[in-house]
Formats: sequence, structure tokens, C-alpha cells
Amino acid sequence: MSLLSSSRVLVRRVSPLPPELVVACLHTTAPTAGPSQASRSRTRLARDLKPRSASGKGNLIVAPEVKIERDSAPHSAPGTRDHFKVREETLGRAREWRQRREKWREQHQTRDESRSKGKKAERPSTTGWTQSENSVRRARVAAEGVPDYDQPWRMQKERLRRPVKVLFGDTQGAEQPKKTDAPRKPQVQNPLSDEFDMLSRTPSTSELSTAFTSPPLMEGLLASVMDVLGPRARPTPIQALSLKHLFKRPLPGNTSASRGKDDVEYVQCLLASETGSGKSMAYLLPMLQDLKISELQSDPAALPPAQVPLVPRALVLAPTHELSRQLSGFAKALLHEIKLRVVCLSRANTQSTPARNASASKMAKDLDVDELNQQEGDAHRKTDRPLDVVVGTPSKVLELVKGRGWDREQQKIEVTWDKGASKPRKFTVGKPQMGLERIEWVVVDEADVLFDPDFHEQTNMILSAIAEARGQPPEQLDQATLSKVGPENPAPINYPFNLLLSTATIPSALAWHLDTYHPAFLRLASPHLHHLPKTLETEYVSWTGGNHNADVERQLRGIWHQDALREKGRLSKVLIFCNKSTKVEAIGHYLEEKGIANVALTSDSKTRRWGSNHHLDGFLKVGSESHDEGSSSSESANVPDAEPPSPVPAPTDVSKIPHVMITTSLLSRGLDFSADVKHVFIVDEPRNMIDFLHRAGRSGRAGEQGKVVVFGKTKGRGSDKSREVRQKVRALAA
Ligand SMILES: Nc1ncnc2c1ncn2[C@@H]1O[C@H](COP(=O)(O)OP(=O)(O)OP(=O)(O)O)[C@@H](O)[C@H]1O
Repeated sequence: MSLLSSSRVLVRRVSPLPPELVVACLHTTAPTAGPSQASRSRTRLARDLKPRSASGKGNLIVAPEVKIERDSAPHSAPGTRDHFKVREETLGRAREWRQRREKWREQHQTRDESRSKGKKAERPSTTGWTQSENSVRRARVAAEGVPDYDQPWRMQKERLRRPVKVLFGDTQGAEQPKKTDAPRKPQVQNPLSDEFDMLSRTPSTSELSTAFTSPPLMEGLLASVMDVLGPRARPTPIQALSLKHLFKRPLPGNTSASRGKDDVEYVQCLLASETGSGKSMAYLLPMLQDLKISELQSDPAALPPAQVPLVPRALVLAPTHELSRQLSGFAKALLHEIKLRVVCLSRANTQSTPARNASASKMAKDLDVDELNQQEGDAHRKTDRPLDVVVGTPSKVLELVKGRGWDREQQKIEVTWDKGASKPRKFTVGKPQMGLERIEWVVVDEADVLFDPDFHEQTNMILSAIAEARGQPPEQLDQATLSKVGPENPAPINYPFNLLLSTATIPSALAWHLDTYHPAFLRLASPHLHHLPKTLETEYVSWTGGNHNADVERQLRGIWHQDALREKGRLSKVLIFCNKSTKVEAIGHYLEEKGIANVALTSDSKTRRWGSNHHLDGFLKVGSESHDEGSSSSESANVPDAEPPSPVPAPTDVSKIPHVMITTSLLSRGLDFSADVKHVFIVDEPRNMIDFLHRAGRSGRAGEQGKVVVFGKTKGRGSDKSREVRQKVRALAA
């Protein structure tokens, strides 16, 4: 079972759909079988990202690594290990070349002198090394399998031209190495590295901003960016691309800008960069600024009165409610100056109401927006001034758009029909609470999950519903046409709103979807896409025997022991990822018995039902999650009850304060964990490399140091799988 199938639990399945909705989403429903199935895998990384559209529309832009000052990008901030490593490497290489040149000169001089004296002289080597030195060097290169940087550039280039074995990604069509050329150890290459290496050096991408400035940002937004990231923060590659390409609307008062407000085309773009590289800000900034400018330029009195309580102008979709809450908190932090209204669609927004009683209408009634409008007085009554941004999961959004229980009614009808009963069971569908007609921006965060077979019906249904509400429903295709569409025969959809997709991994299924339905999308990518963050170290740990839990405990205690020696008692927090809920619980109980307080979180943990993020307290980054009403986290924590907890336990006491969170892939997506989470343990073999990238990426974020510890069998029978995983991980870390 793949990562994404394990995340099925995140959303209530919608089945079967009413016929009118099926038509609406058929347009983007890909047939499930066929010859191109392999190219639509959701567990394999795409081999290339260039748009395949024959029309020549669409563009892939990869940020150059060199142009973003390395010292200021989070992953290589001054003082970090990476910074010093790069510096040392660069200096070391230069020193070596200088020495070699000197040696070469000396050799030539000796030869010339010998010749002038009529003696026979040894021919100097082209590399500057003597023959004996050369043979030692060659032996080292062969034994260690390291690239031979000492070879002259021509030979080096020749070496690079040799075909390499692609061990992940789609292997179809990949050139296999000739037997004679094969290096000793199989070489694993990251599928995108060649394409990205070339693109990130093209001159067209070189003019990127190395600072947050105004323009393109409006002053209020710039101030908030400085407040959130600090005054010396510099844009990451993906943010620099966003600053250059996604700010289309001129700032108010900018008379020199040639484009008027009506000339603005819809922005339709994919933002792809590694985990923890600041994608949230890369999509939030252009969206929030555009909303503010359009608010300043529009006349609220001219808007038709809204029929429902919530009429947002932007929608951010995320796969889990935890991520929705964190994103809405992050957006709010960026809006202190420019004042837009953000609401997270979550049960925790209702006033201390038990989850089961929270209806959509109650939620709409109690949402912060009402409070805000009331505070602002009668001049801005509920429906006079639109809500700006709504953040939520697709199922929650549909619940508000179609009324609570809209999907359940259909289910009941089907069930009754199956049993041959004459009448379907009655089910009352709630009233719609949210209108989509004013939506100008849609962001699909974790796009690879939301366009994955488990979620794509809901995502496409929302996108189609917005297009319809805005008066331009997408063209409906019949089954025969649908079965023929593909990258070679695309069926482009032109949504009448700005659409941003954000992701850290592009499985071939998403690449297929984009080539087929969005060939004209602008694709912005960081040069480090499909790699582990540079500040993340990898360590492999072998199981010592039958009791794996004991090995996990030993590692934890080892880490804390080191921390206690190094950081004056501040112990790092650890995330443990398992493949199954039963294993999560087993490790949780074991650690609890051993006096290690922990939070064991599975999809049906009680604390998740409240819709707040309190169950992640102490693990999530402080300041980026929104504080809300909800249950306390104590229910989810497996705190051993050996001693009654003291009111303020010492921060280092791992038996009282949970320093370990154990979970499945449920929490591997998008969440920004605090810098205290320095270690991620992968105790079960990752199901695929996409899964691994997301799990490992919860640490080592935005230039923070982190370590991913991969457990496995390293010797004897059954160690092949773990060896293969190590090879792949090495390619991701390259
Ligand atoms: N330019 C920057 N400089 C320093 N830190 C930054 C910068 N931009 C964002 N950050 C910080 O980096 C962290 C990670 O950002 P974010 O959650 O947006 O990453 P992401 O790319 O969306 O990760 P994921 O793929 O896991 O969702 C956040 O804590 C954010 O505050």
C-alpha cells in the first residue's frame, strides 16, 4: 500500500456521486487503465518536467542556484554546516589546482633544463601528477567510486556522457549502461538532475531578486515579511521566482506600469521545490497582494448582495485540517499591516461546541469573520464586505458549498437500491453556507496529494464549481474523448481564476495530469527539487536483534545524551514515522513503559477530531499555527504515571514532557515543525521515495540542522531491500 492510499483516512470518501456532479468532474477524471499507466504512477518521481505540449505553450523555469546568494538562502545561511562545507570545498579545490599548476611548471622546467643539457627527460603528465602519483590516484578513485576530479576536463566530460542507471522514476526508455562501462558500484541518479542542471544555467533565469523589496511587494506586506522572517531574510529560490513571475498587477499609484487593472491575465502556475523551502510564502505573497490591490480598486457598493454568509475571494486547499490551521495562522501573520480576513474551515472555530453538534451553519455563524464585521460596525455588515481567504480541506469546503450531508444522501440512496428497497432513506441536507462566485484565487497546496486518485474527485469538483459560479463552466467531454486524452492529445482546461499548485514532489501522475489538462501552466521550480534539504544529514542504523522498539529507545537516549552534553540540557524532539497505526501504538506503549512520554498519533486519534492543533503543541513551529479553541493535548499524550506531574516540569524531563511524536504518513505533509525537531526516525522501510522525501523533510527546514535516521537490516538475509533504500536515499541527498 502506498503513502497516498494510507492517507485515504484523511478524507471522507465520496461515493457514489450524483450524475450532475459526475459530469462536472469527468473532464478531469483520468481513465485508470491503459498503456500509459506506468507514466501515471503516483509513487514514482517524474523523470522530467518540461511541458510536452505541441503548441509550445507552457514554460519550465528553474531558479539558478548561483544567483541566489548562498549565504542568505535559508539552506546555506552563514554559520551553518553547509555554508562552511561549501566554503571549504571551494577553497580546498582552488588550493589543489594551484599546487598542481606549480608542479606542472616545475616538471616542464626540469625537462627543458635536461634537454638543454642533452639528457633524456621524462615527459610531464598532462594532469600535473607524476606517473606513480597518477597510479595511486586512479586506484583510489576505483576503490572509492568517487568522481575523478583530477582528470582533464575532456575526460571528465566523457565520463558524464556515459549512460547511467535510473533506479527510480520511470525506467522506461532509460539507457542502460554497457557492461564494460558499468562502474563498480551501481550509480543511482536523481531523475531530474540533468534537466535541472541545464535549465538552472540558462541566462533567461538569471535576473532574480536576492532580497524582499518594494516593489514588487507592497510596503505593508514587506513589513510583515520582515516581522515573520527577520530583517535580513532573503528569498529562497522558489520565492525569488514567485517575486519575478507572479506579481502581475501593478501597485496602486504606479503610473509607469503599462498594464491596467483590466489587462491582467489569470496566473496559472505550478510551484515546485523541496520541503521546507518556503513555498507557502511563495504562493501566499502574490495572492494576498493581489487581493489587497483588487479590494482597493473595487467599489464594495457595486457588488451584488451575497445570498450566503461566506463569500470568500480566495481559497486555499490542503489535505489535512492540521495543515489548514497552520497555513491560516501563517497567512494571518502576513496580514497585520494590510488587513485581509482569513478563516480556517475547522471545527475548532465553533464556540466550544462538541464536534458532533457543529453543523456547517453553526460554523459559518461562529466564524471569526462575523466577529470582525460586528467590530467594524454597521457600515460593513456581514454580506456587504466579502471575506477574503478561506483555508480548508476539500471535504470541508464541499460541506460548506453544498450543505452538510450532501454526500451522505447519495450514499444512502445507493445502499437502499442495492438492497432492492423501493424508497431511498430520507436524509436532510443542510443549506449551502459558502458562495464561490467571487473567488479570484485558488491555491492547491500539496497538489500531488490533492490530484491523487483519493482526492482528485473532490478537488476537481471544487474547481469546476468555482468556474461554474463565475459563469464559465468547464467544457464537458464525453467518455470516448476522455479515454483518448493524454500528453500527446491534451484537453486544456482554462479556469476563470488564478490557480496556483504547490508541491515538493512531482509524481509522474501529476506530471501527466499537468501535461494533459494544464499544458500552458507556468512551472516554477527550485534547482534542488526532488532532493533532501542540504542541511539534513542521513544516518543508517541497523537493527540489533528481534526487539526493534529497544533499538529505537536506545537511539533516542543516545541523542538526548549527546544533547545534554552539548546544548546545556536542551533536548531535541524526535518524530518517528511508521507505516501502520498498530505499530505507532506499539512503539508508543513501549516507550511509555520505559518512561519516555510521547504523543502517538494515528488517523483516528481522539484529539484530531476537535479540529485544533493542540495535539501537536510543542512540536509545531510556534507562531505559525493559529491559536484556537479546542481540546487540550493531554489526551493524546502517553505520559507514564509513575509520579504525579509537577506544575512546571523541567524542560529536559522526557518522562513528563513529550519529546517524541510517533505517527504515520498522516503528518508527513506540509506541516512546519519547530527547529527543536532535529531528528526524524524512519522505522519502517519507506514505501517509496516520495514518502521518504516528505517524512524526512519535517526536519532540516529552512536552513535548520536536522538528521534523518533510517532503520533497517544492514547485514545478512533480508538486507537487500535496505541496501536498495540506501542507494536511493543517497541519490536524493546528492
Ligand atoms: N526566505 C526565507 N528565509 C528564511 N526562512 C524562511 C524563508 N521563507 C520561509 N521560511 C521559513 O521556512 C519554513 C518552511 O516554510 P514552508 O512551510 O513554507 O516550506 P514548504 O516549502 O511549504 O515545505 P513543505 O514542502 O514541507 O510544505 C517556515 O518556518 C518559514 O517561516
